[in-house]
Amino acid sequence: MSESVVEIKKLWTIFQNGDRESVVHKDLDLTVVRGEVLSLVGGSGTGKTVLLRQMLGLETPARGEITVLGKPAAELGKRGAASRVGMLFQQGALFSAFTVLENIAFPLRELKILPSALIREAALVKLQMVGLAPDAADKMPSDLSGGMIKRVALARALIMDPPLLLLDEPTAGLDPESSDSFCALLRSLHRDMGLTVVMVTHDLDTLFELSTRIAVLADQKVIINDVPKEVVAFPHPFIHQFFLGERGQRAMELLREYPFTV
Ligand SMILES: Nc1ncnc2c1ncn2[C@@H]1O[C@H](COP(=O)(O)OP(=O)(O)OP(=O)(O)O)[C@@H](O)[C@H]1O
Repeated sequence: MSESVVEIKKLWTIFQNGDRESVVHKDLDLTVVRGEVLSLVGGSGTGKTVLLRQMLGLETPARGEITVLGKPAAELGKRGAASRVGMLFQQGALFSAFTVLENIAFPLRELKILPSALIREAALVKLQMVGLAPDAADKMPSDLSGGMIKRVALARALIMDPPLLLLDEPTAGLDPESSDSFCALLRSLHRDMGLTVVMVTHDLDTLFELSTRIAVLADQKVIINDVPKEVVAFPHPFIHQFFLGERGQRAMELLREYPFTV
């Protein structure tokens, strides 16, 4: 039987805005199985980013359970979290005063258990793994293109070989060419490292290029979690607008070229 890497049951997320309560998730269930690339799509404010942060243990839901790799997400803690879950934040979020290599090595240095030479070696391996030349190691973030920043942030997320990788809008802000090559990199890393990936994206090309399943957030829950063909055919106003509106023709083209066997 397929092993679940993320298991969310009856999740409620409630924020207090002044004296108003806003319920973002209500009785939300979601399962992510080992080896899949599950994409979360949904309208603005449906709580996709919050869900990623909850999986990482950075935020605690009002109610419900989130189990990540067999443990409650809250137990991931800040320390050690990087060895189990890698996170690529939307903005890349590199430390501007650190070099590329120092950025990549940061989670390992924080642990304070490995000698510097070994940490440097591990960071250089990851630099190569994300397709950057060794001479990028000593550059500062301000010297990098948007695509390179994403690659460095990805190398940092993968420094401890976590089995689960969370991606928030991985190709947002990239030009089409950089976006395609970043998708190709993610696909090969997913395949070669046997990663399980949960990704938030609005971009149809990224969605169809990488996802083995798509989970749609609407009406405060996951309304469908299935292969793209089934999701696109699911009758719901958000899905209709997202896949079949003016972007529909592109979605249909991408579905025809869909690279996975379903
Ligand atoms: N710490 C917080 N305090 C109060 N409200 C919050 C907090 N974090 C998120 N929210 C609200 O929760 C809702 C969901 O936010 P989230 O960023 O997860 O949405 P999203 O689905 O990722 O949206 P988008 O696609 O626009 O990025 C939003 O209405 C947001 O304003």
